[in-house]
Amino acid sequence: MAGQPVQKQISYLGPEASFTHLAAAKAFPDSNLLPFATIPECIEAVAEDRVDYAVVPLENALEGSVPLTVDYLFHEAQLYVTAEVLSPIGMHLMVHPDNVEADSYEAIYSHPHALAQCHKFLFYTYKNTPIEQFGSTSGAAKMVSELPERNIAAIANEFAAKKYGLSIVHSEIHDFHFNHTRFFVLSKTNHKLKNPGHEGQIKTTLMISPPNDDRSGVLHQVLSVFAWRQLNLSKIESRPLKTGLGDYFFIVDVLEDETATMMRGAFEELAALGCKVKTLGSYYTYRS
Ligand SMILES: O=C(O)C(=O)Cc1ccccc1
Repeated sequence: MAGQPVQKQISYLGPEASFTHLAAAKAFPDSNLLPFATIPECIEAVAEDRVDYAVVPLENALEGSVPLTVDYLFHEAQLYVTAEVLSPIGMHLMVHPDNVEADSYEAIYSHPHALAQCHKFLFYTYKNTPIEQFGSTSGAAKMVSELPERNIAAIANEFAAKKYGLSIVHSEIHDFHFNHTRFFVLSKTNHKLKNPGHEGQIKTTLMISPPNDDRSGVLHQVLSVFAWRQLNLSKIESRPLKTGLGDYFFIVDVLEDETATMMRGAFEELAALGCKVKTLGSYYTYRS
């Protein structure tokens, strides 16, 4: 219809009421949010132009990176980060209302990161209960709501409990108080999402493969490229290149715009060192 703004389509790791759904709603309050069952499916949806943006979990403060997201972005996809969303994460154990009186469960289901964030709680409170991995926290909650006869439990957020009609039997069960997750908003084009509410600090994510001549001190040289230009790093992490044991690439977050003069100099020096650099672009942070 003439004059009507076209609604953006956003893929996210679903089903509804996942932590990723909450992050996607923060970045895109007025868009059409479409749930996908797995991280690769979310990413492929944007890579194949079926949606405008994909929102996927990247890293958790307690558990570290979500390897599927990092590896997919390095090995499989040519996408850009247009924003990151930082969200506080609260985990709750929930069951079907028919089973609130039960004091043991057939099994407890959740996303591997959620299970790991509640490791101590599960160890001390449900030592003999099988712990089962599921594709997402809300997917586990949905399954628990559909199978009351199985007396199973899920770990998910309070919106999932509400959405799927479950009763929370233990709240705030994550092992450490400061539990935040970082989500990436991905696009096929390199640009910055400038919706209202972002923070001022710009960040650039780079994936750096060092030269494979195995010379000593190469990581030191890579870091000095940033150090002497006073380019502040907020993260460095290694992931296997998958070409052989001991072969790694480095994910580096730099607190600068990739178009800044110092960054252009850094790219040139990294190339001169024989490094391959894949930039995921520069972006702002949103908090939910
Ligand atoms: O499973 C979910 O709800 C997700 O969105 C992935 C996730 C899992 C655990 C913490 C943060 C995000």
